[in-house]
Amino acid sequence: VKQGKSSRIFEVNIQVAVRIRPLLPKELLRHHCECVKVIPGSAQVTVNPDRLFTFDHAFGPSASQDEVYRACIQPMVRSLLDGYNATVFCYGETGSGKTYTISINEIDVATVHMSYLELYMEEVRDLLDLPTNQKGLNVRDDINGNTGN
Ligand SMILES: Nc1ncnc2c1ncn2[C@@H]1O[C@H](COP(=O)(O)OP(=O)(O)OP(=O)(O)O)[C@@H](O)[C@H]1O
Repeated sequence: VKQGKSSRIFEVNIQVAVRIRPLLPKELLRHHCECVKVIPGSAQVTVNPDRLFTFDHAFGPSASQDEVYRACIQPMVRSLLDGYNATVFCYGETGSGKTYTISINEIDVATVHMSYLELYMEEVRDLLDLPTNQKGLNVRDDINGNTGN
C-alpha cells in the first residue's frame, strides 16, 4: 500500500471498512441470528465464531450513520476539497446495506460531480440514468487507452 500524499489525513490510500447491519424485522421473525460479530473496541470481526478478520474499521449493528461517516468518509471529503480524488466503493451481497450506507451526504459548499454505478453479475448500470439503467453499460477502451461507454 502506497503512502498517502496527504499524510495529514490518510496514512494509506486505501482503507477497508466492514459494516454489519442489524437484523431486519422479517429476519427476526424468522429467528435468524447474527453469525458475524465485531470484537468491541477493535477493527476485527469474528465469523462463526472461530475465524478472525481484520479491517481498517469495523462497525457493528448499533453503529450510526454519523459514526460511519466520521470515521470513513469525512477524511475523504476533506481530502477531496484539497483537490484529491476519492472513491467510496460499497461491496456486499443483496440486502447487506450498501445503499443505506452510501446514502450519507454532507457537502454543501462546492459543486460536486457524482456518478452512481452498480456493478452486479459483471454488468455495470448507471443508476442515475433512468433510460439506460435497465440494460448494462458497455465499458470500452479507446485507441488512446481512455475508458468510456
Ligand atoms: N445499518 C443499518 N441500520 C438499519 N437498517 C439498515 C442498515 N443497513 C441496511 N438497512 C436496511 O436493510 C435493508 C437492505 O439494505 P440496502 O437496500 O441498503 O441493501 P443493498 O446492499 O443496497 O441491497 P441491494 O444490493 O439489493 O441493492 C433496507 O431495508 C435498509 O433500510
